[in-house]
Amino acid sequence: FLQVASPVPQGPNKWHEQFPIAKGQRQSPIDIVTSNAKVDKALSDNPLKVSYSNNCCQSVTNTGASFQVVVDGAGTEISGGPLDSTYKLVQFHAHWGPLGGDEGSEHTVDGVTYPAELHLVHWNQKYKDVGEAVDKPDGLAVIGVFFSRGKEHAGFKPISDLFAKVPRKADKVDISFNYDPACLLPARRDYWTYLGSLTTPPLFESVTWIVMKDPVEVSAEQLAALRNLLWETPSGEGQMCNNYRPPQPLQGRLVRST
Ligand SMILES: NS(=O)(=O)c1ccc(C(=O)O)c(S(=O)(=O)NCCc2ccccc2)c1
Ligand SMILES: [Zn+2]
Repeated sequence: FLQVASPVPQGPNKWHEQFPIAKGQRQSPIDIVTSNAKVDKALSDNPLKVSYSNNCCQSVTNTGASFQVVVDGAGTEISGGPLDSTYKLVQFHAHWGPLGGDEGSEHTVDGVTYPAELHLVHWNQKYKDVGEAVDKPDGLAVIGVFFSRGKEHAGFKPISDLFAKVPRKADKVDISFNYDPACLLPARRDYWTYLGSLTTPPLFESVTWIVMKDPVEVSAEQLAALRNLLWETPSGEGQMCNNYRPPQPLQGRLVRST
């Protein structure tokens, strides 16, 4: 009858004990100080190209830290902008705050938080697979999209409706319908870009971040649906929330802007 509780994951301020890179020189997320961002004409001269297919999404999983839509790489490529090669989408997930709150995003803009932030994770095709790419300085490119609270996002609904089907860690449901993740991007494709890291352990400094300037609106109900996902808390199973890392020191990095 002796219950051995699975170790509840340590919060962000303890990660450096097991992952010293947490105090590294190119950690993410950051606060984007818009007046310090430098417009780089080169980014618009070679526009970011997003060519996703609409049947690339395979399943939704509860990873115990977020939801994760797993994508087969067929045809889901990005290139251009800050990227020197083609990167393929491997998964997308999100980070969010407390019910009804305005914090939850990982990046902030002049100190302003959004209730959630979507991450579309891509790996550099110069490597043989995501496992090889994940810890290389140019291994990953993550597109960040801020979610604001407003009208329902029709494109996000097929995904947010699935969260109730994957309440527990490792729960997984197949995506049987065609789905094009590009519908989650804002219409205006302007972004900030900088060199950073994964925002969860192992915190590898391998990410070229592309943070879209415009948020996309999702409804309060769709934000609430994120809490159908459950996770381990110190007092047992609870609603998954506040799974975001706060902004990290910029360490003199340049943030470029379109
Ligand atoms: N917030 S974030 O975009 O930085 C991010 C968060 C979590 C993960 C993850 O899958 O654990 C990822 S991941 O998809 O990049 N996976 C990293 C862990 C990994 C290690 C070894 C092989 C594959 C993936 C990214
Ligand atoms: Zn993330």
